[in-house]
Amino acid sequence: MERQKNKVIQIPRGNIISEGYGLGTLRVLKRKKTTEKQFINLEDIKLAAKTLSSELSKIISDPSLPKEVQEISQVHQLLLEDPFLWKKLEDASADGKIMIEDYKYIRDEIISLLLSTGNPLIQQRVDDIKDLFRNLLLESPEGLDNLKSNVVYSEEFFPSDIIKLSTLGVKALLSTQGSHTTHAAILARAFEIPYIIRLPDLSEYEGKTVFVDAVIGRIVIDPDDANIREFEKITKRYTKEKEKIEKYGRLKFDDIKIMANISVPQEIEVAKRKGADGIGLFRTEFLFVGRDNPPSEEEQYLVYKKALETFYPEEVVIRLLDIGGDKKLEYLPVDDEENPFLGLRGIRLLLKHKEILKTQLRALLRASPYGNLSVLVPMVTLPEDIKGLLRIIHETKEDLLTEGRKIGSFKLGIMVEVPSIIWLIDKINPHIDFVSIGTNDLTQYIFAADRNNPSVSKYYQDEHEIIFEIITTIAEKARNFNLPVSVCGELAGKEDAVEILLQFGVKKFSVSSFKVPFIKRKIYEIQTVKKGNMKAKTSDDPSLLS
Ligand SMILES: C=C(OP(=O)(O)O)C(=O)O
Repeated sequence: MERQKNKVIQIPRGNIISEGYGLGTLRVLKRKKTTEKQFINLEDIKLAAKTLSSELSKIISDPSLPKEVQEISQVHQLLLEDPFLWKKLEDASADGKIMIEDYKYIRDEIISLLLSTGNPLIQQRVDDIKDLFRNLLLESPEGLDNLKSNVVYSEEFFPSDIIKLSTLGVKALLSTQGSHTTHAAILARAFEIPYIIRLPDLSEYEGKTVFVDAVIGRIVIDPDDANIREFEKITKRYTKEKEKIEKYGRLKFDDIKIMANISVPQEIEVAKRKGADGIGLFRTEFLFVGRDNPPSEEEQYLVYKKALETFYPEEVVIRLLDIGGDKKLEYLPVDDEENPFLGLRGIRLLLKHKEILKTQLRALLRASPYGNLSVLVPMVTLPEDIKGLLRIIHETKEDLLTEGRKIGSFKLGIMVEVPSIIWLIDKINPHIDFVSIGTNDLTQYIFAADRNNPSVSKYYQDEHEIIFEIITTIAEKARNFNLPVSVCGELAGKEDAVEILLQFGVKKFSVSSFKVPFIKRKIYEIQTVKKGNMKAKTSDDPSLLS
């Protein structure tokens, strides 16, 4: 029987954390509310820790789970076994009971202590610590059966929630809080559960049917029957298409590389799984944000080494810290600027804060023997920027060699994002080995339109013909100097743009990890058409993809 035509409820769009579609009943994640109690028994906390620890051990030793899940569970187990935590809890207890207030105080104290340890895995993981304390308070989600195969809303998701929800076949996740770089976000992507954040409180819609479109970031509450049939069709088409497309990640082309843009260490594995031919842009600023002090040389070294080893012999392009503009660091204050995007950004800032630059260079040079390293310099505007950097690289090398450290070889390249470079490339050429065109910033500087300001978005046109013209000019100049060129802005992830860029001689593209198979499919199709083999153009050609 046809349901009545409903009035579809419109909700403002949110931010996509993990792509996909989901249709189901909206359920709100409920948590046990022990915080309303005044005390908690130390014995109960110990029991919760024991149960949690054995759950984590099972996860860590389960080879069928994504690697990211095991890594994050290991962090949780380390935190759980920390004697400091248990001493604090023992000290705070009287007659085996701890006041909730004291318990929260200890949590906050540990959070600030961990933030000052200098260990990036811990510093960036305040959500893990909150998660752990929540679990020890027995505030873990309840009524999980109710969530099975449904769409789940929570004000905020924690990593352990995602691990639990992944076993329930949930259709999608919706939340008000969250960000792209939390462990919860990484896990949602690893489990491929569609996830949208920055939505209003959806509790009032509990029990209603909801369609989640985490491809454009919208949700539709209470769709009518015709809508549902349409959504089911879209979802089926998407799933079928995705299954076929994933196989394209395995393709390797003789002369074209589809590399990945990554921001956090956990994305190294995701990029590898999606078939990236190396890392084309490692945005290292995400190692520096959301903490009280910069990551140490050792921490950075371990992350860079992991990226290089994972992709060896493929190239890994690591961009020097690109802070300034819209990305700020509390511990690196910059005087108030009227136009931060035209101010102290990227290499301009690094040359003023040599201690930060030197630490990053030391970490990179020490990691260089472990793979095929390329170092990318952001916001280069004048040849002097590169000359200044080269002096510091030279000093850093000397220091490391004097200390008896091993250094491998590496390439040095610049981001083409400030327009002056279009005309200065011949002057910079003697000092560099490659260029990477960052179309996101290049577009904002060419059109004088802030990439984050919706009121000028009509001027921000990264597919405008003049952007292609500039790329052609750069590609031609670079070819004359034998400088390899890649494109690493959002434009590189647009299939039609890639087709045009290939004609201009661009052979290297760096795109979000999930786009790697899509772009490889596009190139495969272009190449098969070129060869005149129209039959092989079909996307499920098994001969090429086996
Ligand atoms: C890739 C780019 O850099 P980001 O988006 O990190 O500023 C770009 O500007 O195109």
